[in-house]
Amino acid sequence: MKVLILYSSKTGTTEKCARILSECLGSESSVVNLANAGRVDLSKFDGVILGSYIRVSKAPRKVRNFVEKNLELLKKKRLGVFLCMGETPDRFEEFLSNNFSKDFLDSCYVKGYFGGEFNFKKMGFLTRKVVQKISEGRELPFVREENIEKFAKDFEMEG
Ligand SMILES: Cc1cc2nc3c(=O)[nH]c(=O)nc-3n(C[C@H](O)[C@H](O)[C@H](O)COP(=O)(O)O)c2cc1C
Repeated sequence: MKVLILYSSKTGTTEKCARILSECLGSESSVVNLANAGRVDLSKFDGVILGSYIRVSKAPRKVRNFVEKNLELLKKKRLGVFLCMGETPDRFEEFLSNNFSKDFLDSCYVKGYFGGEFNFKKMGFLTRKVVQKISEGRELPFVREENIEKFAKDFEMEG
């Protein structure tokens, strides 16, 4: 199986997770920023995994638009979706259903909660100040590498 991992990342964590996932997959995989998806021939891939970050409960518009624009083509592939988010997994399902159509989600073979990180150095000045204030005294989010490994296994499972 040839797998395309398409990601959108604002401060680098979703990209990092996409690369870890690529390493975990036994299949041949390509990791591509969604901003360059136009240059990719989707017909060359048997599987597509979409990775997005969440900000203020939303996946970026370009991610949501990509899914809706390419839905029929995507549905012909083995599909997966993962989210990088700072909150605990409680809101994972809510974020999925508020950002993606039921049609897309029902077509996903695997859905993954990968956790997240605050990369303060890559945030703009104001964003950094706000996030530092909000997160004061709280445990900082972290990437769940074990979830990435499990996602890779499940995605490649026969069935
Ligand atoms: C301004 C801002 C808003 C955020 N809003 C949310 C949110 O509503 N829910 C959540 O779970 N995580 C939220 N996060 C955490 C990000 O999803 C997390 O930092 C993620 O790892 C970012 O991925 P990226 O580095 O690929 O951009 C927010 C982060 C920032 C900087």
